[in-house]
Amino acid sequence: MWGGSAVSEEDRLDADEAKQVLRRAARFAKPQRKLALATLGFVTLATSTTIIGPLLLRYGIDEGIAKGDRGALNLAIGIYIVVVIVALIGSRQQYIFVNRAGEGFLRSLRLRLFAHIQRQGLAFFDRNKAGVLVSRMTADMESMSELVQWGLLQFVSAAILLVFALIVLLIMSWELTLLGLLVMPFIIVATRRFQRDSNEAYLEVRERVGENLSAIQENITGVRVIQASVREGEQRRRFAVINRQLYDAHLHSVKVSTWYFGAVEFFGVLATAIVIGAGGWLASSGQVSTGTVVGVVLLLSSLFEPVQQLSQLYNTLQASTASLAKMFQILDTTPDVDEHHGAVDLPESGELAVDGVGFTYPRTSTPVLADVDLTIASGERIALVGPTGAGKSTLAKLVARLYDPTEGHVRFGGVDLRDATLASLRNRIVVVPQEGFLFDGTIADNLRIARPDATDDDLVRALDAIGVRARFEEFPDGLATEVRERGSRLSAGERQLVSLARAALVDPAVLVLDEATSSLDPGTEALVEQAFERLTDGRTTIVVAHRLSTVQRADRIAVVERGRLAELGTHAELVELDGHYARLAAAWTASQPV
Ligand SMILES: Nc1ncnc2c1ncn2[C@@H]1O[C@H](COP(=O)(O)OP(=O)(O)OP(=O)(O)O)[C@@H](O)[C@H]1O
Repeated sequence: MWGGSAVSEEDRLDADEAKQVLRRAARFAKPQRKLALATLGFVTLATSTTIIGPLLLRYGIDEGIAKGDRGALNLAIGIYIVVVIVALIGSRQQYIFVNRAGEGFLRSLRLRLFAHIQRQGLAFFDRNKAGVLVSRMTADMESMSELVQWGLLQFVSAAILLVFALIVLLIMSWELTLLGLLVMPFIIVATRRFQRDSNEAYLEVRERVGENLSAIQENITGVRVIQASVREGEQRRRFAVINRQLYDAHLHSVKVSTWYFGAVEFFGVLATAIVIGAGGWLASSGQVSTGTVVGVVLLLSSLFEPVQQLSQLYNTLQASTASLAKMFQILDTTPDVDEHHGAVDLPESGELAVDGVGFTYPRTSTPVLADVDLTIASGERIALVGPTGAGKSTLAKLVARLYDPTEGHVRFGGVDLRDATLASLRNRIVVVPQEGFLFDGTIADNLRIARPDATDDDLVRALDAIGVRARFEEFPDGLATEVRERGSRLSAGERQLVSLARAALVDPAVLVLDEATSSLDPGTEALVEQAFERLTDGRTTIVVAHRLSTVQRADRIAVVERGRLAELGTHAELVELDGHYARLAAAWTASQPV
């Protein structure tokens, strides 16, 4: 049955592009060369029965049966048995070897892609959505997996069969061969049509499957809204429609294949009938032997089968080269935030200077920051405040070099962050995000994300440093407690404490914090505040502040308004100024619980 690979018009590569991609893939697969050669050897062995069988049959009939020579018959049978055994071994080994080679290739490709994606800066993730990247690593890999698991093998064995069967046929009887090949043009025309129709049919199936998947996902995640607004009936009706479309698409694809396979079978039988008819006539007049007619009939089917297989492979190959091209495209992206040759380590401490900084997000045209100048002394605490969307978080990201500014410079201790080694950069400047991401594993594993070589003592020291050790030791397994999926075992406050403890473990000179907006219970809130206080004590701190208490504790406050630094000074100075900050502080004070 048809394997079911397809490629859309926009993804399809032209011949030159496909050649380039395949050449690059061959270079990439160099380590698998020996395994590939061994596979070729086994494929040849495996196909040998198909070619040698009819020859032995001819010998057995003509020399053994027709002449009553038992010795010749036994010889033919004996050799046939040996050939079958050898082919059997070849057939088993070819699968093992092709999978070792192919899956080995995919494994190294996956590793390279994974490592490459991890090295990318945030701008890369703005350009490439997570879903697309995941599908590169899964669906595109899968389409190649199909090729390396059976596609290549079939391709090689079909090619070998086609060439050798044709040679042997012509040697046995060129007249009968040409007669048998009369149906070939029809098979080729049918095959080309099948290639086109099956590609379209499979694309349709894939699209409908995607539609069904997203409908199911949407209905499960949005089930509360659906139930609350009593939309179950309507949703069911909508689902019935797309489900019916999926059914139709599947049926259409089945019709396309049955039509084609039926046609090929018909032409095969027609060719056999022609050869038997003409062969019988030639044999009766003594121009060919009976054995030759039988041999030709048998070998002819080995000629049609490869054409059929190659037609299916054509789509698989096109889908795979399209997938490969997309993966190479990712491998060719140079990380935006990279370490250049001759990068230097950042000093242990120093002033943090934002100098004439402007920034525009990738794939957008409006700058979100312009002409920002801000110098932060070593150990100073700065609070960034301003309306939502003003650019505070963006500024914080630039200070930590999660992005490079499109204008101006950010320097630490006089060194432009672009000239710093990435290791020293990530040690000196640490970002504590609003919602720290927790990975599946224990609390200790999650702390070690910040410093994989940290000992148990280091972990305890870091927790002590911010005064939260007792909180984590209360857990049933202490630091060995599993956080479960995305930290669902921990409360929002505890997750924040993990983020702060990670930062404490690195012990950086500069902290960049995006203060969480979610409110916590008073006990945890106090603990988080205390941890925050201890962590930021003596360190240069830039905090995107959402609470008046945090702002009041800052040495200076920077007000960001529409991408510009509108005001800068102490709380008292800015209240005195009676500008944006004064209004903001008044609003905050008014909303505080009494
Ligand atoms: N990854 C991104 N790609 C494109 N635009 C972005 C991206 N992140 C933020 N922006 C845009 O940049 C502007 C500034 O966003 P930023 O998050 O810096 O604001 P903010 O002041 O921190 O706001 P908030 O207080 O709501 O977090 C906004 O208009 C936002 O839509």
